[in-house]
Amino acid sequence: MGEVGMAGAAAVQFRVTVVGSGNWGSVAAKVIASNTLRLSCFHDEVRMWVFEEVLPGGEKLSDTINKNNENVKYLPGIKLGKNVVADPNLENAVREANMLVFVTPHQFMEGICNSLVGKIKGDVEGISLIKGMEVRKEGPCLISKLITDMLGINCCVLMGANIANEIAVEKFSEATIGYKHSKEVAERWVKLFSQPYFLVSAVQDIEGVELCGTLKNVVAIAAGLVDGLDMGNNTKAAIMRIGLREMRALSKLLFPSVRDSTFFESCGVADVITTCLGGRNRRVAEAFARNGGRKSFDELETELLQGQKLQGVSTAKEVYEVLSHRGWNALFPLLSTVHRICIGQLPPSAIVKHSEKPPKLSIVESSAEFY
Ligand SMILES: NC(=O)c1ccc[n+]([C@@H]2O[C@H](COP(=O)([O-])OP(=O)(O)OC[C@H]3O[C@@H](n4cnc5c(N)ncnc54)[C@H](O)[C@@H]3O)[C@@H](O)[C@H]2O)c1
Ligand SMILES: O=P(O)(O)OC[C@H](O)CO
Repeated sequence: MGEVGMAGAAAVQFRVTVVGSGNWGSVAAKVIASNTLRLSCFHDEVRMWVFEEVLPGGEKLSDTINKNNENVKYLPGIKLGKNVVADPNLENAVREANMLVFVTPHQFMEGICNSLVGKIKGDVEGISLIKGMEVRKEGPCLISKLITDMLGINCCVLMGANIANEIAVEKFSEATIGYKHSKEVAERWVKLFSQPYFLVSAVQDIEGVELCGTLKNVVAIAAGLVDGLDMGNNTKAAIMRIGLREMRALSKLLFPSVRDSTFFESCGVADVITTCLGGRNRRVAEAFARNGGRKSFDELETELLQGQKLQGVSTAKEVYEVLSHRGWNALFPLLSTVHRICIGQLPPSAIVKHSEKPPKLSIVESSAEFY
């Protein structure tokens, strides 16, 4: 089917709405907006749904974005493109769209999807830039699956070594799109996001890509703890290596189709590195360890991030629930220990003591393949 064929009529252009307007959401809107102006298959305007808030001067965030073309709260100093239209009304923001880009903190997605049921067009394709997951009685539920299940739409993912503030000023980065079925749809997403400074490639391993983006936030907390304890580069590199190994092992246990090669894409090793060097999860975890655990992650998030949200602490809890439910805690000492430190059950220094011992692999069918 040709590019315009998917939308059902020869002259139809794809209309894009970005659901979310935080730090990464705003950068994603900027990246996309310069492509929709350049490429005729996309409608110029990019709608961006804004979770409305009133700024200290009394102005609404969406009004100031539309007036100044800048998200002064979540991405100050960067012009988004005049074709980005901030819209605080979710239903209105998605009404015309046939390409939906989901990019909010993961904990809000179930509520957002609930509000969107029955409100979107029939020919919509989705992509999730959200790093996180939900845990259900039946097990973990990746955010792309939550979107597909709740809205009945196909949903790809885009993950990678993507610290938003660096992409905002057009420093070179790479990203990985994960897709399930349609290569053609994945290629359309590649086209929408690609820039000379943003190299995007697609792999047919949606679960692998999304689990990389989700689990690396827990590893970043571990790396931040090591920084806060002044343990040095070798220890931090060890934590990153052990973390990546656990990420791969858990992903493959949960989804046997996950490919090893995915961990060598931007979404894998590169994202572990960048997040453990320069991410928000790392930064807040460092402060937590320096405070000897006296201030909670919630307090430090509020103090240090000006409204931006951490994903690693809640993901650590969600991962811990999955591991406990399946009796796998001993197999994943680093992932398990991060949660126990976050809730104050163990001191920050436990990150090394508890992560260093290789687990017994007797319950795993093929231990060589597992690690
Ligand atoms: N910032 C980055 O560098 C980066 C890079 C790659 C991926 N991500 C991922 O993108 C996702 C979104 O992160 P972000 O950086 O754009 O957001 P953010 O942490 O900068 O901002 C928080 C956002 O949540 C919104 N919000 C607050 N309360 C809400 C509520 N009750 N309902 C709905 N929205 C609410 C705020 O308005 C704001 O837009 C996360 O999963 C994150 O892991 C972030
Ligand atoms: O700042 P963090 O820790 O949320 O990480 C940001 C991105 O996910 C890095 O790719």
